Amino acid sequence: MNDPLSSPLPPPVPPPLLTVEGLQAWYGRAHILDGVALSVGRGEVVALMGRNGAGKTTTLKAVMGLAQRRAAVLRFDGRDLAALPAHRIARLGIGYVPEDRRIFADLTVEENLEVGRQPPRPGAPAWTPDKLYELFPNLKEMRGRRGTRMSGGEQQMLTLARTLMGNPSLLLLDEPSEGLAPLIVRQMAEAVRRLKAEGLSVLLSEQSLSFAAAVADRACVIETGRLRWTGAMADLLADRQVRTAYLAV
Ligand SMILES: Nc1ncnc2c1ncn2[C@@H]1O[C@H](COP(=O)(O)OP(=O)(O)OP(=O)(O)O)[C@@H](O)[C@H]1O
Repeated sequence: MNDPLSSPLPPPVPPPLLTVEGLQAWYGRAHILDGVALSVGRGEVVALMGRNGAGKTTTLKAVMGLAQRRAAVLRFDGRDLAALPAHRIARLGIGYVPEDRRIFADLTVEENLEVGRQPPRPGAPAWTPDKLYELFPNLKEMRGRRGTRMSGGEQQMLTLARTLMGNPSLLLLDEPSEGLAPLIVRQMAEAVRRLKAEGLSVLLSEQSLSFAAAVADRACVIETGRLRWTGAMADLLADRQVRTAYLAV
């Protein structure tokens, strides 16, 4: 006879690492985001997509505490981010890689990495320069080179590598493929896939559907600061209507 009490319970669904609901953001009096909602699960890569000016960068900045914002829910790893300044949010384990490459141009690759070094964090992959050089072989070849003598793509990789030296558990990556040569774009996509394989969670803003398709599990599509669509990356690729309406393809 079947005993209902002995039948196995389904495994509990872990809460997402990052949950954002009802996000509003402003620059001065300009109201930019109106009700953006998204989540990033542990080990998941989520692409925040939309055309120029849709509000992708502002969403990442708002999560990071770098834009004036208010949200119904803004939780990371069980912590409420609403009242925290950016440096406290970074310490909790969110790494932010802005669009404009922010390396220290007068320092070498190696020195730039040391600047980003933080103690290992439980539940997040621990990075060393050697491990990062495996991820970005180009950087290894130029470890003694100063930032002034690096291409835009190399600087982008160094910015990402330096952020990883802080051992984040969630990475906010702003338009990682923008302005990069096709070969570097492929290397960047491979790096994001490796980060996922290491267990890192990633929220990236992206205009390129092919880059997002190569790396992301799910996508959120925004337009004029509002969430228009969310779902599996494969479903976005199959949905021509959404792509035509909100993306530049
Ligand atoms: N510092 C600022 N002050 C005022 N308005 C701003 C500021 N930065 C961005 N905006 C405006 O906010 C809106 C959203 O910009 P945001 O940079 O978030 O878009 P995006 O989707 O990241 O676009 P892009 O792909 O061009 O970077 C745009 O209308 C932009 O003009």
